[in-house]
Amino acid sequence: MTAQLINGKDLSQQIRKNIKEKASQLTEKYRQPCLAVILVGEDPASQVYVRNKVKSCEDCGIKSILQRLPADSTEKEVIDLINALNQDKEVDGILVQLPLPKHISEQKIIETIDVAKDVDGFHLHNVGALSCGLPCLKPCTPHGVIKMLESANIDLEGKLALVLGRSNIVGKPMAQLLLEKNATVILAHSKTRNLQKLTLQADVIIAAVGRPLFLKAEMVKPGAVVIDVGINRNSEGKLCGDVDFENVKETAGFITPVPGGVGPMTITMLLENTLIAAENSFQKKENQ
Ligand SMILES: Nc1nc2c(c(=O)[nH]1)N[C@@H](CN(C=O)c1ccc(C(=O)N[C@@H](CCC(=O)O)C(=O)O)cc1)CN2
Repeated sequence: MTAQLINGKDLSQQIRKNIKEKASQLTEKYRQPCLAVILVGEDPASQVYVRNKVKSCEDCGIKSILQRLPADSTEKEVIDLINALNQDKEVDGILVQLPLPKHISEQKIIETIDVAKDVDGFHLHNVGALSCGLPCLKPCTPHGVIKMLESANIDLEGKLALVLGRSNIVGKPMAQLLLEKNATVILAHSKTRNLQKLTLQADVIIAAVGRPLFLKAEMVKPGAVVIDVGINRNSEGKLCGDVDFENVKETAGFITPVPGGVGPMTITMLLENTLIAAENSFQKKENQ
């Protein structure tokens, strides 16, 4: 049996049609929604992602402002820039591309962003709201994964979902969103014992470990749903995920590819969050 493919690129295109429509309505009624993107340094992968974000904004009728800072910028310089964007009434969303150079505290930077403009959903306030099931800006990658599962009509209620990886930007919020869908969640990580025994029980596996081809076919229950969040380069420099796609696709029921899976959905959810932030700000002004 070969797994059914959940194509993030196609789904993104469908969702972006609605985003474009909504952006145009907001532009007509108020002004063009606007996302500010801060890129510190010259990390090659980050440059690609930021370029894609700016281009995606343009395609959907969202204004974007790209602020590039040199790699040796001080933490204070980044904070000052964020504070200026926080004050700017024409800016709805702010994101700082991660990772940052080592001498800058990511946590400090994220906490400087106005919660209402935190379109990455990384601010402590948004993290706390998510964990309490309150309205918030949801982190883009895990939110994109949920949309992909929904698009394939995968009902999560009562299912055993295993998240591989406990990062703050993917693993932990992913577990939270799966819980919200009434899945039974295992959050596995590098210290988890007998991992294969656990993965073999899982109905849904979300691989977010950052290790090329980590999830092998013998770790997957026949018919399971396998979502690959990994973005790695193999020894030939070719893009690959955390899942051994060629072999796992013969065991899994559903699978996502890399590229063309979760990656494009991350950017689509960022566009969606920018519209939500813009709408919230327009509403707030109307209610004043
Ligand atoms: N501030 C943030 N920083 C980072 C985030 C984030 O959500 N917010 N996530 C990742 C990188 N990322 C977005 O920034 C991201 C990664 C990959 C893709 C993507 O579309 N990948 C394509 C392949 C692109 C390529 O050729 O390299 C795919 O999978 O099809 C989008 C966004 C870390 N930093």
